[in-house]
Amino acid sequence: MNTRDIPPSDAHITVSDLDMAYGDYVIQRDLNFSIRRGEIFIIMGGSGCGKSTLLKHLIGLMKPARGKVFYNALSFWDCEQEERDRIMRRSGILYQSGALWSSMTLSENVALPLQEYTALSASEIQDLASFKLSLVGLAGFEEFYPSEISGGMRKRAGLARAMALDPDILFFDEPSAGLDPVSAKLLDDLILELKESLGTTIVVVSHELASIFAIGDDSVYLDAETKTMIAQGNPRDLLKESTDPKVRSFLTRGEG
Ligand SMILES: Nc1ncnc2c1ncn2[C@@H]1O[C@H](COP(=O)(O)OP(=O)(O)OP(=O)(O)O)[C@@H](O)[C@H]1O
Repeated sequence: MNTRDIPPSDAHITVSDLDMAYGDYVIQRDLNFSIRRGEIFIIMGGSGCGKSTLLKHLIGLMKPARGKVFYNALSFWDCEQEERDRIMRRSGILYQSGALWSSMTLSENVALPLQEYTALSASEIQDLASFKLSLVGLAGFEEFYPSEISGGMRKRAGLARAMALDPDILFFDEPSAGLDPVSAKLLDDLILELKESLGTTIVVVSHELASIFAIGDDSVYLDAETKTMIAQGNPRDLLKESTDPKVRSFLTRGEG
């Protein structure tokens, strides 16, 4: 494994010699990869391999047992707390459930981070919340409560909230979980649109193959057994070229 002291210049996030552990229990070792600016990067692998744990490391919620996570050229855990907060404010996160406040309208949900982190006026915030909702196809739903809309719409509203502060990086934890195939496809289309129109770097944890092939520019495959990454690259290329039986089995649902 190579040790990267200086991240490559087109890298937005670089993971260098990363070991992840809960106490003494090591989940993954020797992770080395870069996520390029403006690409959709997929974290994939079987159940329990450590995908969510890796996400927690990328969003600054967990400290590496060993190794570093760089944002641009900044090593996250070597920064002062203030700088870490600044880096994390440039990230938006969409959790599986959409994680909306049920007692607030969609507009109020999207407005919340704007109220917390900006000095904008109430009417500016309201306009911006409406604009963000329109970006995810929810114009006209500002006054609806989460319980009044479908699961797919809730995810999109969660996305509008994650985008409230114009993040450089968007993280998605299993975006298609619990969605029917048509809603899942609509969400994939939306993710692709955001990449094209806003140039946002997008990191997705997923084991939905249709989605992985539809949106992934690059990926890493974590293996639970050997506790390290055993493949990296464009998922469609991996499907064509990987000779690793575990990677092939995952990408072909056990048929390749
Ligand atoms: N808070 C925790 N404390 C201790 N062990 C944990 C904790 N969270 C997860 N683990 C363990 O870490 C390993 C990886 O879990 P993780 O949730 O990251 O995997 P995953 O690939 O996201 O799984 P899935 O696809 O099933 O959601 C599992 O063995 C899990 O039991």
